[in-house]
Amino acid sequence: MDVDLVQLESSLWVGKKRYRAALTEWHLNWTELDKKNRDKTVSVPVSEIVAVEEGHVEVLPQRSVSEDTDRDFTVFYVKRSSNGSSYGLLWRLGRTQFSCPSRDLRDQWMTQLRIALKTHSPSRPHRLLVFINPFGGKKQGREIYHSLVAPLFELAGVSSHVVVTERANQARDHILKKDLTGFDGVVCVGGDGMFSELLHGVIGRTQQEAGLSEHDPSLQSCDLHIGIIPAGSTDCVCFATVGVNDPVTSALHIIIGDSQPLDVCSVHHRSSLVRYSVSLVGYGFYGDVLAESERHRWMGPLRYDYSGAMVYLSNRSYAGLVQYLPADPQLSNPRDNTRCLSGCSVCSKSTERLFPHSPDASSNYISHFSQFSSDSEGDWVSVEGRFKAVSLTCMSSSCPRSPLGLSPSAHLADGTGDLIIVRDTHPLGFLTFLHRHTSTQDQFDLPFVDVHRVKAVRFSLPPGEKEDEDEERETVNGGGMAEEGERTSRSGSQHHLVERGEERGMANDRRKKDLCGLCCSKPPSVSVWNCDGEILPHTEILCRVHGQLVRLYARGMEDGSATPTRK
Ligand SMILES: CCCCCCCCCCCCC/C=C/[C@@H](O)[C@H](COP(=O)(O)O)NC(=O)CCCCC
Ligand SMILES: Nc1ncnc2c1ncn2[C@@H]1O[C@H](COP(=O)(O)OP(=O)(O)O)[C@@H](O)[C@H]1O
Ligand SMILES: [Ca+2]
Repeated sequence: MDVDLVQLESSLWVGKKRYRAALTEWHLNWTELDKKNRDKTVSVPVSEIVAVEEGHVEVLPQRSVSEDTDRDFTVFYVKRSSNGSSYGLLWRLGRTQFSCPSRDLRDQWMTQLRIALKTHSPSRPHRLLVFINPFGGKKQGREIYHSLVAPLFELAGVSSHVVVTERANQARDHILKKDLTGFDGVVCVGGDGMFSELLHGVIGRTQQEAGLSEHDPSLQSCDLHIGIIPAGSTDCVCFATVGVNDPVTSALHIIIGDSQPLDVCSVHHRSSLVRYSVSLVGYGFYGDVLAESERHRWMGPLRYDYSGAMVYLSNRSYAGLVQYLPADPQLSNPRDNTRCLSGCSVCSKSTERLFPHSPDASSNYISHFSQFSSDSEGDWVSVEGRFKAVSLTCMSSSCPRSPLGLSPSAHLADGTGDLIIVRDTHPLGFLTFLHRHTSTQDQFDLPFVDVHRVKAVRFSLPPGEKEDEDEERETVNGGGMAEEGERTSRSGSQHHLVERGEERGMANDRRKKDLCGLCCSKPPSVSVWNCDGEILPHTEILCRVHGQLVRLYARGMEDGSATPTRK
């Protein structure tokens, strides 16, 4: 066990009260020197100190030095508070002003605290590239960044280069093509779509630099960290990796250099990469909701609730063949009623399993899909039938709409995904399934629902519905995502998708025939795939899970007392 050695200890004043303050290697503690309150010690981990300033300093709403005596210093740190509206813990900027008996002692405290910060927080970012989507969510990205985040970055000495995007995929292209020397990480201010741009940029860039093809099963894991300041409609990636969708909490995770590895699913069509996903690759209900919601983007985040209701009422199901490669059932399973929390042991063990003999967990390594068991045809399991929804998620995908998520026991970084198969059922049954996402009731405890922990998934259409063989390939960075000048790559409802397909000469007669099933009389026989909020241009796909391919400035959900489990 590490011994927490005392570096400096003295008697200090906070306001009118006297405290015994001690800086150990890992903590700053202060205890009131009043017999009645002996047990009232405040303890802040050094890794959670945001800044140390001389004098009495305030930063919010504006930076001011109210009283600059030469015997005072101010410590800013992470302070947790519970959140009334969701389960996670909110982080806020704590501030304590200390007064020393002499200037010499103040200087000693300043020096020791700064040394401690340097020594014990080596992974803090110094320079960040920030992309703001001014149109995401409630269109408040710019204001959120400038009023809540920028002052904290300034206080912590994090410099940033800010790009306010003018088109979809500008952030992705910037990361793929521009000089990134000197940046420790990239940050998006927006929703899951903006995160997805950064994800594609960072993974693509890393493969380019490693001389690898993104179409291959093996990918190089990425060093450049991604930060998310939530300002979108679903904010699922932020919520599932931090526990709340709160800009200040996320800014503080970025500042202290938290690092959370994340599994990524690559989606392929006929051996070409189409897109990456972390939260949802969903066919049927979730695909239809996304396609419908794009026509109601003006509603903002409410578009999903409205479209969800409309699609539910249309009561559709789709035929297909789902095949999956099961993960090792000894390690974990999606119904073990556990939760992936900060420091999760299943994920830690899988770091060893996925990257054995790696002396440094943060250095690049090749993430081989299916490295530790055979990927032979015999291992694939097939399920044929009609489905209300087929969903694959690499993590719990908890979000404000569903605080426990699509798969509450899924892990952020275990190298597996959860495949949820909802077979065709009566409308009330499906409503029960959907409704359970909003409570602690088990959505998998229904006779028409199956969930499997998997390493890969394949989906094919029934023989009569096959995709055209001569269909033009749309692959990542080459048409699958929106082109330069497009307002947003999600501009297509199923109608729009047909138009975009025609523009590109895509011979997809099947989809042209189906059009939109909500307003046209013939219900569609084929749905679309929702890939983290992007409609995929293909129906027959193969998905592979890549363990810990990227790293986020986050630490997973903290074990707050309010963390719920399932009934
Ligand atoms: C009767 C109540 C029904 C409630 C169903 C709740 C199920 C919610 C599960 C949500 C999973 C979300 C997975 C994440 C998806 C996002 O990537 C995607 C794009 O987000 P954004 O960029 O912020 O726009 N969001 C969606 O596809 C929305 C799905 C909403 C389905 C109701
Ligand atoms: N300046 C822009 N104009 C139009 N679309 C943009 C712009 N910047 C980013 N986008 C695209 O907007 C989409 C939605 O953004 P996102 O921030 O995820 O908001 P929301 O959560 O509301 O969907 C993303 O897919 C992104 O590619
Ligand atoms: Ca996982």
